[in-house]
Amino acid sequence: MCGPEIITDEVRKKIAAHAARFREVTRSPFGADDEIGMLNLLSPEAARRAVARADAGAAIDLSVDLFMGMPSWTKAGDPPFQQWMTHTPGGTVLDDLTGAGRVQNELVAYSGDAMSMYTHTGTHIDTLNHFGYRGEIWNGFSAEQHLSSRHWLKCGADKVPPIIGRGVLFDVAALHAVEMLPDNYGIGAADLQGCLQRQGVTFNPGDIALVRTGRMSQWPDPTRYIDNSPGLNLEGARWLAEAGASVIGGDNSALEQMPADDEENWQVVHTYLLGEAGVPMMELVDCQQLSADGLFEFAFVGACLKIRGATGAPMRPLAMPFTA
Ligand SMILES: N[C@@H](CC(=O)c1ccccc1NC=O)C(=O)O
Repeated sequence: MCGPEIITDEVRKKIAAHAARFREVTRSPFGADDEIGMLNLLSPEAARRAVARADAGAAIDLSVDLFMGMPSWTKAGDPPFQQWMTHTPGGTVLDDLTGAGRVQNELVAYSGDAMSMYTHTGTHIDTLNHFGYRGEIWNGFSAEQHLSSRHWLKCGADKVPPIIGRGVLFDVAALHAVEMLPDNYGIGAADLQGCLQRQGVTFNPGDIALVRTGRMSQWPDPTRYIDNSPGLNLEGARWLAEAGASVIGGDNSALEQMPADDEENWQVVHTYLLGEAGVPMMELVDCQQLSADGLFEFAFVGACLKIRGATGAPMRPLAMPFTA
């Protein structure tokens, strides 16, 4: 059978989407202290099962490079990716910042650099404190009690565990036989169901979902990649969350359809997935190779930088094909 697995009552109780109330943050089924939501659906058993049949020699890198001028959220006022040298071999000879002296500086050819960026730049995870409703985030944590002057004290990137399990690609662009879905296309339940049928795979609770729009074909043109992107609509997000996705990634800049099909909420999928369903999101996940190889299920291994309290953090996700 190809489709979402039939969900037992026991599993259903752990999937927050089934208890979600429209535009209210949800209390976690994993308790009042929970900060990672549906990442709790990942399990050592599922991780072992996935990696045991993975071909690590054929791992596919799903991340993009970070570089000056790359697409980023500058239109929302966030800093673009910046990188600069802090030590160069010749400069060191002149400034001698370490005090090692000319002779050693000429010998050791010291290079070092620094960078700055919005935490949602390049391939990254959106944590559960990125969006919520009315000053509250996942599990009812409030800005009043849990937001310091630098970062949230709850649900930050430092709390996100390594994400290892079975990944499933929903190749929506391939379903429609196009290189890329049209601008602003909203991916709904029928598209996702159609992908599983065409691809001959199931989707199980705890699995990692990757949604391919084909937008990566426009990378790295900042305008063509970001503006009016196709992506998940609320129906599609709900379908994946209710099927028990532990995390949902996309090959576009915001996972969701842009602009959103909702006059009252410009981030309707973000607020739903993070605040109501407790499902973290991954963005700028490059699914081009997976699609070209027809790799619809695979072992997924990804971990984010443990930036304390951060609303997002860079990731380097990998997909490893299953051996026969
Ligand atoms: N999700 C993005 C922001 C975002 O999507 C956005 C930012 C500015 C203008 C439009 C945006 N998205 C939808 O139209 C973020 O992580 O900050």
